[in-house]
Amino acid sequence: MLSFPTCKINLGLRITEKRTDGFHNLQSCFYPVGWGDVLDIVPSDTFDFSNSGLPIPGNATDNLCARAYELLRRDFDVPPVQIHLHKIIPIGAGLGGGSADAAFTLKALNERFSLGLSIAQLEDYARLLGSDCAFFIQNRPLYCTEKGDVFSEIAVDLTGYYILLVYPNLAISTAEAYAGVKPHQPEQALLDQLQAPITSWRNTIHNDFEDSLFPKYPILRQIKDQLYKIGAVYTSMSGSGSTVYGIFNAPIVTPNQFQNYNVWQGKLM
Ligand SMILES: C[C@@](CO)(OP(=O)(O)O)[C@H](O)COP(=O)(O)OP(=O)(O)OC[C@H]1O[C@@H](n2ccc(N)nc2=O)[C@H](O)[C@@H]1O
Ligand SMILES: Nc1ncnc2c1ncn2[C@@H]1O[C@H](COP(=O)(O)OP(=O)(O)O)[C@@H](O)[C@H]1O
Repeated sequence: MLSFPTCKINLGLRITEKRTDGFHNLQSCFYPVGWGDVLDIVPSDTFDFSNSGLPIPGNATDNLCARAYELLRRDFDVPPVQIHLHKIIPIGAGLGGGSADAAFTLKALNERFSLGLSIAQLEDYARLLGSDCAFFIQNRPLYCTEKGDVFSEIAVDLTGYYILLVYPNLAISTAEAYAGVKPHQPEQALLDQLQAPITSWRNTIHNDFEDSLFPKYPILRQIKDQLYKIGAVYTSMSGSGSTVYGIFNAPIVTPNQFQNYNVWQGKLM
């Protein structure tokens, strides 16, 4: 059974407080983007995980696809499967690619073996695999709070805009990014700021990780400045980085400066 796990960007990201469990509460809007991996799951005599495309750090049993399978196998009579993942979404990129693979594995197993799990139940399993994993169960624009795994509706529709994602071949681990943030309560809730027209976002919508990561990795600000220079309506780093995205009114020619980077352009839905 083939499926195509796609990634997300963060429209604004506020880290509001450190929790007693060591994680952080946040406010963000997660928005799906079409840059995606290819995931194939077929029944087999024994369990096997293989991958191609971009190399994935860690061994096969640690892969989030294998962990998602193992999680369901503990509670359900799921037969052995062969999982093949062709990795395209850059890693350590702030795009949630690994979480998407895990969530799409849960959804594929639920469908292929008729497990009868509801969306809420799939989200509960996904939460056990990573903070941003549950988002990919519904995989539609959602306002996220707490660890990034509690959702509410938001009227943000970027349908028809174009997006250019620039991954500067720099992997930033999520733990490294969180280690540099100073949590604080925003003066205005991100939810309200996102209701204003996208043309106002440049002055209002902020990713808190930029404050510590831009001084550490100056290339990130250079990409952001360049995206505004070539006409982006709004640009930001996504999540814990290092991908920087620009949102445009129309398709653009990718600038030469980005030719050695991993870039993707597409239409937002
Ligand atoms: C930053 C965000 C924002 O969208 O995404 P990415 O940019 O990495 O995709 C998420 O919060 C990342 O979620 P995810 O990548 O699933 O993180 P997890 O595996 O759960 O946690 C990795 C580490 O990040 C820190 N962490 C994560 C989430 C959170 N709300 N508070 C934290 O402090 C913890 O140190 C944790 O050990
Ligand atoms: N299927 C997978 N794809 C990507 N990373 C994976 C996967 N399974 C496990 N990982 C681990 O998760 C880490 C970060 O995942 P990724 O989702 O790419 O980062 P980010 O949260 O920055 O988007 C990787 O360094 C890797 O060790």
